[in-house]
Formats: sequence, C-alpha cells, structure tokens
Amino acid sequence: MYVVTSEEMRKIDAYAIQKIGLPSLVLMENAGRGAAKAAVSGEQAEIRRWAVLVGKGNNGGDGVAASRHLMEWGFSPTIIYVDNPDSFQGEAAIQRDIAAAFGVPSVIYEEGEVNWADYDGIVDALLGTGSSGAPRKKYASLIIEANESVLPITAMDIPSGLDPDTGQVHTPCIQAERTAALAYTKRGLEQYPGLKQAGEVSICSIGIMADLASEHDVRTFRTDAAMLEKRFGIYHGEPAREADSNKGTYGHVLTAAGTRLMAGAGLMSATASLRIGAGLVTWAVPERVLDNVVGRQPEIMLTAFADEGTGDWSAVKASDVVNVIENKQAAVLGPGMGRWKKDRDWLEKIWKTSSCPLVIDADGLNILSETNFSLWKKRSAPVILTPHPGEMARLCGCSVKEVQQDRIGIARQFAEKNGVVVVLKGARTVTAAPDGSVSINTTGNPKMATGGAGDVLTGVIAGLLAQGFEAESAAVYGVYLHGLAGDEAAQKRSRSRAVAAGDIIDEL
Ligand SMILES: NC(=O)C1=CN([C@@H]2O[C@H](COP(=O)(O)OP(=O)(O)OC[C@H]3O[C@@H](n4cnc5c(N)ncnc54)[C@H](O)[C@@H]3O)[C@@H](O)[C@H]2O)[C@@H](O)CC1
Ligand SMILES: [K+]
Repeated sequence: MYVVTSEEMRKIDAYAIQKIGLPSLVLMENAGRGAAKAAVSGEQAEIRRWAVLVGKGNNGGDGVAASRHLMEWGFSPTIIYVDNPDSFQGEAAIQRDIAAAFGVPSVIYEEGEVNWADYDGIVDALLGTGSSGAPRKKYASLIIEANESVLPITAMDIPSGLDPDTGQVHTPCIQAERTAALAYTKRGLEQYPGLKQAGEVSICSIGIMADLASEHDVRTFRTDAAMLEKRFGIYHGEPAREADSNKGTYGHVLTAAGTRLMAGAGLMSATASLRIGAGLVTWAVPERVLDNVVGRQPEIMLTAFADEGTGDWSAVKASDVVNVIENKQAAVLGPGMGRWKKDRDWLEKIWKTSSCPLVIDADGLNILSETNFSLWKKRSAPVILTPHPGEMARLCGCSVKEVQQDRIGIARQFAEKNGVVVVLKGARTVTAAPDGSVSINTTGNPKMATGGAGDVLTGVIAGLLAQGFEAESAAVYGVYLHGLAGDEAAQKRSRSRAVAAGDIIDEL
C-alpha cells in the first residue's frame, strides 16, 4: 500500500484533475460520501446526531459534503463552521451552498457555546493535508472542546492537529476513533505518535487510481501481503521449498556474535537463521568461548577463532573472520561482540576485503557510528544495518528525539547517502533502501520489547539473504515475519506481559 506526503498528494490530485479530467468537485463529493460511510459503518451505525466540524479549506469542503450525505441517509447532522463560511472559496463554497439548499442545519462556532449533549458523534473536517503547525485560535479551542466531549470522532483524511508528513502531534490534536484517509494513507497516519491519534485507519477511495502514486514516484509503502507480492514477488504463506532441493539450495549463514557473558546473542541469532530456513548455519566465537556454547543448539555448526586465550573479539584477527565468511551467503556481525581499541580498523578490513552480504547490529553499529564509513570503499555485496533509535541517533550524530520525530526521513537519508539498507527498529519498523524506497512494517507488538528480540531479527534477515532474497526484500520480509512470529507468540501467551526472544524463534 502506498503512503504519501501532503506534497505528493497535492501533485497526484492536480494530475487527476488536470490530466485525467476528474473535476475537483467530483473528488470532494466522493471524499465526503466515503468518509460519511466510514463514520456510520459497523457499530457506529446507531449514531444519529452528528456534529460535523468544518474548517475553511478543502478538508472542510469534504466535511460539508459528508454532512449532506449523512442527512440523505436519515442521520441528523449539524455543520459547525469554525469561521464564517462566507469566506469559503472554490469547491468548498459550492458544497456550502448545496448543503444550505439541501437544508443541512449549520452554526458558526463560538467558544463554549456548543452544547455537546446535543450530539452522539463527531466528524472532524477542520484541517487536512493543507494544515501547517499547531491549530490556531478557534481551531484549537474547537478541537479541545471536541476531545473533552468524549464523543466518538471520525477524522476526515487526518485528525486535525496531526502533522500529515511526520506523525508528530501538535497541541491540541483531535483524538479520533476512526480516520477515513482519502485516496491514500498518509505518512503521519503510519508512524507514532500520530497513529495513536488516528484510531482505526481506513482508506477511502475517491476516484484516484492507486497506481497513480507509482507514476508520481511515491516510494514509501506499508508492508502487507499485497505489497510484498507486487514489489518483491513474495507470495507470503506459500510453501517456499522446491521438491528437488537440498540444504545447499538454501544457503549458509555465518553468525559472528557473542562472548562468554553475551553468548545468548549469537545463539538466538543463529537459531533464528536456522528456523527461517537457511540450509546451514555456523556460529563463530572466540576460541575460549567455545566450550561454553558447545551443544547449545545441535543443528548449528560451530567454529572458533584464535583469541590469544582471552575469549574476546579484540584478539580475533579480521582476516580470520574474512576467511570464514568468504564462501557464505550471509554473515551477521556485532551482537554481543563488545568494543575494543582498534575495532574500527577491524571492521573496516572485513567490510573492504570480504564479498559476503553483511547484517550488522549492536556493537557492530556502535563501531560504525565512530567512523566515517561512507568514505570506505563501496562494497559490491549488500550491507543491512539494524539500528534501534539510539543506535540510529549515534550513526547520524543527532538525538534520539530527532530520529523519532522523522523516522522515515532519517532512515531514507542515511540509506541513500551510505548505500546501505537501514532497518530502523521500534513500533512500525522502517526499512529504507539505497534507492530511497521505504517500507513501514505493520506486524509486531509491544510484548516483543525484550532483550534478544533484535538478535532474532538479525538471524531472520541473514537467513533470508542466504536463501537468495536480495537485500531490501530480505530486510522488509524479515521484519514482517519477525513481527508476525511475535504476534503469534503474544497470542499464545495472551496472559503474559511480554514474549521472550526464544518465544519469537519458536513461532518462526
Ligand atoms: N483536489 C484536492 O486537492 C482534494 C483535496 N481534498 C481535501 O483537501 C484537504 C486539503 O485541503 P487544503 O489544501 O485546502 O487544506 P486544509 O483544508 O487541510 O486546510 C487549509 C486551511 O486551513 C488553514 N490552516 C492551515 N494550518 C492551520 C492551522 N495550523 N491552524 C488553523 N488554520 C490553519 C489554512 O489557512 C487554509 O485555509 C485534504 O486533506 C482533503 O481532505 C479532497 O477534497 C479531495 C480532493
Ligand atoms: K481532519
């Protein structure tokens, strides 16, 4: 599913109007009817008396059209104009006149004068994709009153007060129960905290073909089964194995991760690669750690690096790692590895001299964040980085707050600049590819916020790489599957507060 910015939406609207010849009044009419339908569908069908809050732009025009449809269907709408509707222009003015002639009751808002007990539900058509900054003056007071009424609110396109492009929530902002997104979902509806303001989001078709987004170079997507199939040819749910295949068909993952006190990181990553279907998995550790990990997961092969008796990665030669990963189809580097004095040179050597696809996480990312690795020689094989917001902030040299305020923008910029795939973890994980494509994941749940879940993700992605998925699809599909497994684990343990990383592995 395509996810648009307000600017992209404006361009697509203009194209539909000017090049396809769809009159903008028709689009507004469709928007009004669609959103009215969304408001009164399902259990809200019983809501009779609607307050329709109308701003002075096209979002307001949509709301006026919606109120007329509600009246036509036997409901009792009242339009509450935030400003004098005499100032309306274009299609919104036409809708205003039709609604008046139709007999839709209307009032002009005055602070504190709305008797909210006269209504059972609210349609929010104050501000849409043309809004900027926090709602001002009467818009703000009307939003506050609407929220305080605790009536169920259906937002038209976006909840008023939400930044349509970043998902940041201004003060005040409508707290909707439902949002009818017009033509496409918006970035702000797909990222936290905006997501929480929007409630249940449905896409309301207004006469614009979904694929117009692709023609307008929209490259932000929501990951769902249809998108996986369309973009990557992945038929989710189909058996993935050919009858005449063998373990060699499904690739070999090398997991370079874990020390004595953090052995679990390597074990969980390697086990996840196994469960997701890699033909072979080898777990590599410093020699002195070997005895501690023998027999932990019998299907996983083990290899040990000379470590001068320390048990630390600091004593492992980069060239030894390169030798071991060279004939593998994917390698995981970083989880539970620790940091040491010359770790940057160490990682740079592996980066430059190996041709194995790399999944880098945890300490591997911390090493990268202290180098200017965009100056390192470009790799022919792909690199997938899987930072959480703190690691992303260190990689970009900014604050966690800045990362969270624009997760899509930050991940995309970093991926484009450095030629790597970035998986920015967190609720609604964002995967950005070097060509600027961004996929927003929808699977997963907060019970997965436990140590080790990230290690499992590295294993899943590496396991898919080994099976021949190219880098972006391995990352996007891996994130999707990891979340689905977490959802199943949470469902099975519905009375638990959390799922352990091992529970996620069990469901892969
Ligand atoms: N052809 C089109 O462009 C279509 C647009 N549609 C609707 O039009 C909306 C976008 O319409 P507009 O571009 O007119 O913009 P909006 O209706 O979102 O809002 C713009 C108006 O609000 C004011 N405003 C902006 N920020 C404000 C703030 N923070 N506080 C108070 N007032 C503020 C502006 O001065 C302007 O008058 C979409 O969300 C959608 O609902 C639909 O009718 C479908 C077709
Ligand atoms: K709105």
